[in-house]
Amino acid sequence: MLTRTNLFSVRRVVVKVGTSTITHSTGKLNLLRIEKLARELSDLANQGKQIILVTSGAVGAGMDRLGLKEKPKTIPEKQAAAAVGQGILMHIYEKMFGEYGQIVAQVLLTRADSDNRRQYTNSRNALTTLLSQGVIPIINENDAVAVDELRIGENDTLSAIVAGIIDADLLVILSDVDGVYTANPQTCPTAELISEITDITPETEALAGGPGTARGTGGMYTKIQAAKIAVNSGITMVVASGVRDGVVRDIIGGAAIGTFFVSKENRLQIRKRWLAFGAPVNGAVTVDSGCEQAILTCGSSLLAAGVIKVEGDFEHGNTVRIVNLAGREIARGITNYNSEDVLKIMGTHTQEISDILGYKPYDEVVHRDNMVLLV
Ligand SMILES: Nc1ncnc2c1ncn2[C@@H]1O[C@H](COP(=O)(O)OP(=O)(O)O)[C@@H](O)[C@H]1O
Ligand SMILES: N[C@@H](CCC(=O)OP(=O)(O)O)C(=O)O
Repeated sequence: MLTRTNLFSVRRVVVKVGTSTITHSTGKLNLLRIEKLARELSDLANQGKQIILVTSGAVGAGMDRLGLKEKPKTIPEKQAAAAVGQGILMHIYEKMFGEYGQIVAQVLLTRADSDNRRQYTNSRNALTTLLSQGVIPIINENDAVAVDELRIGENDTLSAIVAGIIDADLLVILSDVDGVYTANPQTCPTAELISEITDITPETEALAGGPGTARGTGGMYTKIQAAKIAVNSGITMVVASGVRDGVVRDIIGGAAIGTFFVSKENRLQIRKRWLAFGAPVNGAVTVDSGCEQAILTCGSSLLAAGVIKVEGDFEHGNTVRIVNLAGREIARGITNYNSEDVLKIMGTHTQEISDILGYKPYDEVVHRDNMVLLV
């Protein structure tokens, strides 16, 4: 299992950098910081590490070039700014990485690239081929075309999905803050840095606030959501300051900087990882405590008898959250019944299903093989 002191052994590392790190407060690109990042990542690649950079900043760079003083409000304006800015961003990266002899490639993803299992596999193949050729893929969301259901909306989650797609060992999220604090340090000066998080509880999620500047998008909240995806996929994650020179090198070297999220030991197989974090979620079922125990400790499937509440409108084959009485999501899985049917059969025994529905294609609402535990 990875700890701070054996991070030197990591091979595949995803680094995410936020707009607040690569731009000045004027909104213009922070060229010195981008240059240092390119130098550091190129050097890690020279050491034999496989590096993937997930970068924000397209909207910011586009706003600057178009002379926009305020963040675009409408989606088409955001798309236009991103389309202008993505080229600028890539041009700078290409130039800076090129200085150090490093080849880079632009990869723009949308939600569909992880929602759809075939596209998930295609993205994986493309990225792993680039890595095997010594190229650093530079990834952003395809903001110019991604609207509504096609959008992930922010790059913290995107970076965790990418880390899952390519089976990374480590995800480093660089921001304008030293890590996760006990409260937003911008509004709470007594807040303290949390060095390590072993379990992401609802309390941990409650610590995290929104973005620190008008340039940032998700704030700490989306970084914690990303950590949930990463650690449950068996990937270690660190949130640290992108302002610090050599930050990624130092983290890999074992320095106690930033907030270290301990990963769950069991690495999810690729199919289960897609199921848990790639597939869209269409609803939720709440289970009683007996059912929760059976799922978490006995390796049981989800049976109708344990379901006490159904939320959302889902079809057979959709992915649903399995939630405990405290409202915590304990698992995710593919449902064998649609929401209407689950409403009718919840709380009943398996033998009663055919009497109630007139048919019983499956004994389980969610079979264990199609379920991923999240706690
Ligand atoms: N508990 C917390 N710990 C640290 N930062 C927090 C917390 N809650 C909210 N934040 C805010 O999150 C900001 C970082 O997120 P964001 O502005 O989206 O930056 P980025 O562009 O790097 O994604 C910090 O500057 C801080 O103001
Ligand atoms: N895809 C967007 C970035 C969205 C985003 O998550 O921004 P940030 O909070 O700065 O990491 C862009 O390139 O502007």
